[in-house]
Amino acid sequence: MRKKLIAANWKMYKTPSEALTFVEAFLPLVAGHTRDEIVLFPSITSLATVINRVRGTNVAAGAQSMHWANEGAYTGHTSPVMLTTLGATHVLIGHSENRQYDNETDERINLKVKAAISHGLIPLLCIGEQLDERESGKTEDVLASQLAGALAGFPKEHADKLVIAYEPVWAIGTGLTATPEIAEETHVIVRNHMAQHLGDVANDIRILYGGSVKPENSKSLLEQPNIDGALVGGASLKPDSFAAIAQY
Ligand SMILES: O=C(CO)COP(=O)(O)O
Repeated sequence: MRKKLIAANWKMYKTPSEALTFVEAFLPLVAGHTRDEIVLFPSITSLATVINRVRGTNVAAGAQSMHWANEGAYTGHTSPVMLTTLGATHVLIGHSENRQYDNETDERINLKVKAAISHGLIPLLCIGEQLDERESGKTEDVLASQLAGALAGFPKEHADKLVIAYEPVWAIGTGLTATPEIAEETHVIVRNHMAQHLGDVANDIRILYGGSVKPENSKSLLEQPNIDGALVGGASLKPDSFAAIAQY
């Protein structure tokens, strides 16, 4: 049985004090909620504040990105060691906004996913097709290629720790959500490709859906057998809205 993971990607929103205000309001709303795993992904400047406040609760915190090296001359980057030292447990890797704006390539994503695993961080590997790719019937090819690139040389014995976030780019921040049927169908495709790379353990890997998830649609999405959680952007910025999503 895969425990669902409900994650908040705050992107480039919230100062440390705004993040703290969120957490203070959010924790009582989800107190005792252990059915699902709940993880917050604040910006790097708020990460320590959030980690210190959620320590010992049913909510975890992770980083929105990281470098693969332990340390080095990489101005502006954060290493896996820095994240684990802070107490981060999860990390987003390969978000479509990083692929689009930050020159994130499959090779770099591959290094980061493997670095996360070797440092005991749970990677949420983000994949997803563009609108023109879906409309021209290329969705499966795109996802297969992103998975193959990201998972080359991935250590199979750690496959159960991997999390995939399927985020169709056309549904991110647009208000357009994949219907539960389209999302479920695509998650099955993703799981089949995971099985080709990693074998039967693919059945234990959680595949989250992301793209305009809101309180109004979270239940219908999360009821699908192969949708194992949600990665939420805009609707995760308010405590009551994100709590409602987690309590679908
Ligand atoms: O990119 C996303 C989460 O990583 C989804 O963003 P929205 O929920 O704002 O569409």
